Amino acid sequence: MKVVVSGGGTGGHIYPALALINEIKRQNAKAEFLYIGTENGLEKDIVKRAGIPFKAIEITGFKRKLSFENIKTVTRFLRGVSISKKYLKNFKPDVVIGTGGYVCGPVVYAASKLKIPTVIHEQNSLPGVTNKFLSRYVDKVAICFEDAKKYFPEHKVVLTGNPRASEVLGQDAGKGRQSLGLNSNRKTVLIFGGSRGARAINEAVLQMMPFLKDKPYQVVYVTGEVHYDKVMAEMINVKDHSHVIIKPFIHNMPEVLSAVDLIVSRAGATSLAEITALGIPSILIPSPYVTANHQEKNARSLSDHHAAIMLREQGLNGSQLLSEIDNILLNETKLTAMKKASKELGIPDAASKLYQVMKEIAKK
Ligand SMILES: CC(=O)N[C@H]1[C@@H](OP(=O)(O)OP(=O)(O)OC[C@H]2O[C@@H](n3ccc(=O)[nH]c3=O)[C@H](O)[C@@H]2O)O[C@H](CO)[C@@H](O)[C@@H]1O
Repeated sequence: MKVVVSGGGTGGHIYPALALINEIKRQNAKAEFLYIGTENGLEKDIVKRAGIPFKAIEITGFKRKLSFENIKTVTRFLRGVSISKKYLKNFKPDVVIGTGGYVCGPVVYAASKLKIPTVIHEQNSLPGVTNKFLSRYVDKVAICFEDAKKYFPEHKVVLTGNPRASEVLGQDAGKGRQSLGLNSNRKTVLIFGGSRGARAINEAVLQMMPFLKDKPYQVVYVTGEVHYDKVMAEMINVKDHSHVIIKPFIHNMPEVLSAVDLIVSRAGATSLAEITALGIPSILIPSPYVTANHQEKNARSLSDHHAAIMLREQGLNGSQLLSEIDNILLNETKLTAMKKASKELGIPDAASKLYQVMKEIAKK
């Protein structure tokens, strides 16, 4: 089977695509892949690291207001469609899948015009603009939350879950600990702000830094690539931060997730799929800067079931965050209950479900 995958911008769209590729490779050693992304999204680096053939197109998203930028966007879209058609005619895929982000627009649209079977994967309970647009043209729409169903043509929708949920299972926690130098006798909290980092979370962590030294647990703190230098510059003012492991980005997240007891993070849908598959308790701080506040909806799908605590970015501070971490990590009963609640929400076999959908449409 020959598969074209497109998805980009942020990790939440890229990692599900790569997890799906890994599942297809596991089931079908002869499968061939081409990933179409952009030069400026995170996908360029992440996909190349994964060793998947990569081609780029140029694309931007629509602005909400009528503007000259939108005219440029339409022109880029049409150019993107024509370049995608060229890539597709060359590679001759049996099926094309889009996993979200602007880049999928021209790629999946071009595929549908060339009568190649197409599917889109929507990670969120509230769909993005590109997937809503594409749902008119594709053969199938794979979703992760029942709530997303109502936004798409009903007969196309299949609930598969997020392939990244499958990928984080069965990983070697020991390797995860080793890669970060973690002590296996101590509980661990992992703090990160989605795939790009989050300033509000970084500020709160900086405030609590001096108090972490005396805690009976260990902390892994991921700043986000773009924030790393600034955070490290501010660390100069913190007397001793040697007890906290600070990284700009973690490239072996599945192994690391297997080794942690609590997550503090944004509420991106792919992260949530991972942590519920593993049954990890979490403190979620939804980004208020996303379309229709969809991360709050994502977070509620966990906090309503007592699998997570939701905090708002507005008013977030170090002492509040630290006391919430203590409340969970230092209370064994609470930790166990949250673990169980989190695990119940996971869809662990998502990757093979999604591959099944692709095989069915490719056959027709
Ligand atoms: C600002 C924005 O638009 N965010 C969206 C984006 O978030 P974002 O890209 O932050 O997505 P998620 O939090 O869902 O996923 C992040 C992914 O990156 C991985 N990771 C993260 C940090 C790190 O150091 N290493 C690493 O590998 C995580 O394990 C996960 O696989 O896509 C999500 C899924 O469509 C949406 O729900 C989010 O609202």
